[in-house]
Amino acid sequence: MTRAVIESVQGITGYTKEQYKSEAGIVNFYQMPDALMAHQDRSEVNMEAPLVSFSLGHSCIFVIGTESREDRDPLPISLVLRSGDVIVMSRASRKCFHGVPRIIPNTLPTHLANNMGDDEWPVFSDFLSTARININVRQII
Ligand SMILES: O=C(O)CCC(=O)C(=O)O
Ligand SMILES: [Fe+2]
Repeated sequence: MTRAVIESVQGITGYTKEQYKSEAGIVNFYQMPDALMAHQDRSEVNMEAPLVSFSLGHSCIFVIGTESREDRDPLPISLVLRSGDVIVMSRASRKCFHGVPRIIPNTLPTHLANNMGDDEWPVFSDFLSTARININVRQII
């Protein structure tokens, strides 16, 4: 999946699917009141490789600025990330401060809210009824 994403944006990132190594993944489970403060992802040795981020469940507000927390020009921009959206942070945006100030209530897609016929689905839909899940994949080295 991540390699397919990398392939589709190769012209923008300059990274081929052969070069990209999905070496680590972070899964963030958000509940409705949760927020993720502004931060840079800089634990990776390789800060040039793109970061691929998948959204599931409720939508959120995603804010991204520049490489400096203090910058006011340009101001940070806000995006709505919906279930199924994928963002790729590469080149300059790879090092930009970003955060998730809000999960947006009542934005769970109906196909995730409805029972899929699986005995265990009520457990998932109960969890998702107030949740957003983000999976972000990184190359470390
Ligand atoms: O939840 C998101 O969309 C962003 C997560 C994030 O920035 C991170 O885990 O570093
Ligand atoms: Fe991040």
